[in-house]
Amino acid sequence: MKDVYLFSGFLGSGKTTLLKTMISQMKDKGLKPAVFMNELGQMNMDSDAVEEGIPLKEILDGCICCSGSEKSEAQIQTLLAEEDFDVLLIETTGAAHPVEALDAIFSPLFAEQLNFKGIVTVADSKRWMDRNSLSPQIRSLFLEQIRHADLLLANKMDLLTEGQQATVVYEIQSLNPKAQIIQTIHAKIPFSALEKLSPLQNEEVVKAPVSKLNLNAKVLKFEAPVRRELFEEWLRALPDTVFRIKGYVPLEGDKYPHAFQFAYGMAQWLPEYMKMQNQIVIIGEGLEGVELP
Ligand SMILES: Nc1nc2c(ncn2[C@@H]2O[C@H](COP(=O)(O)OP(=O)(O)OP(=O)(O)O)[C@@H](O)[C@H]2O)c(=O)[nH]1
Repeated sequence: MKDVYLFSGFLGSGKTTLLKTMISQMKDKGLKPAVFMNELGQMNMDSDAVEEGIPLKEILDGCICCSGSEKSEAQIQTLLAEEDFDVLLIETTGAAHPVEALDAIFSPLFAEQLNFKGIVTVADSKRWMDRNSLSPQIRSLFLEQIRHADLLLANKMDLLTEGQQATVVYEIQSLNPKAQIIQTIHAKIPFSALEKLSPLQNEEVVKAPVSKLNLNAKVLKFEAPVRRELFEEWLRALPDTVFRIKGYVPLEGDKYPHAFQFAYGMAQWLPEYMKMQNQIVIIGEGLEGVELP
């Protein structure tokens, strides 16, 4: 039997960061991980986070959950048939309800092969503090991801004062008293915290209705390099219903586009990459009017 962990959490909360830490610790212990991830938007820069040699399957522009579960079953089946691994790490899109994503794992096809260990939710502590500014549907998803976790990471603690940290941990724990909660920076936890998980068997999963989400993903292509200040000005002016931006931005004066991330109002510039498409994916609500500068 292969252990399976499901990583959940809102857009930009730190799931891929957790994935990278877990992969490296597992390798140190001599375990072979495989990864299954999905993304909203037609490009997946997160797959770059998974080192070469690690079996990886992904579903782009879809959801492991609900309608996507047949496709997910097929991908997991291929992994099981073709790859040699001990542990399967599943990273769901930040727009997914974690319990819906369990459908594929609990398929009778895998009953003898997969040992589901639990849902690990990475909660963005800063966003938690501002949760009341989210639209009701998005807030409900954000809370559901926390409510259904078997292990909770109160992440991005570096962005909070000590007083805020204590409040956030108390409030998150009150929403889900059964899960262990760990305060983290860059989702750093020991792999043993995952290994300890053993969700109650046959526990009935009660899911609150998450009404239809209006989350969209939009790909914006750059025709020409932009001035960094102009791009950052554009970022500051975006509506706060833009939750996430990922992609490659060509900057004036630089030869190759820079990998770029934006989550919860914070931008992160990464090194230049050769041969990357000059485009970004932006994820949020009401993106109709959003165009590049
Ligand atoms: N300051 C701070 N930034 C963090 C922390 N953890 C992650 N980040 C940054 O937050 C951004 C999003 O992190 P990811 O790990 O890509 O988040 P994700 O949940 O995989 O994002 P999606 O796949 O888009 O849902 C990146 O720029 C990270 O470097 C943290 O503890 N503190």
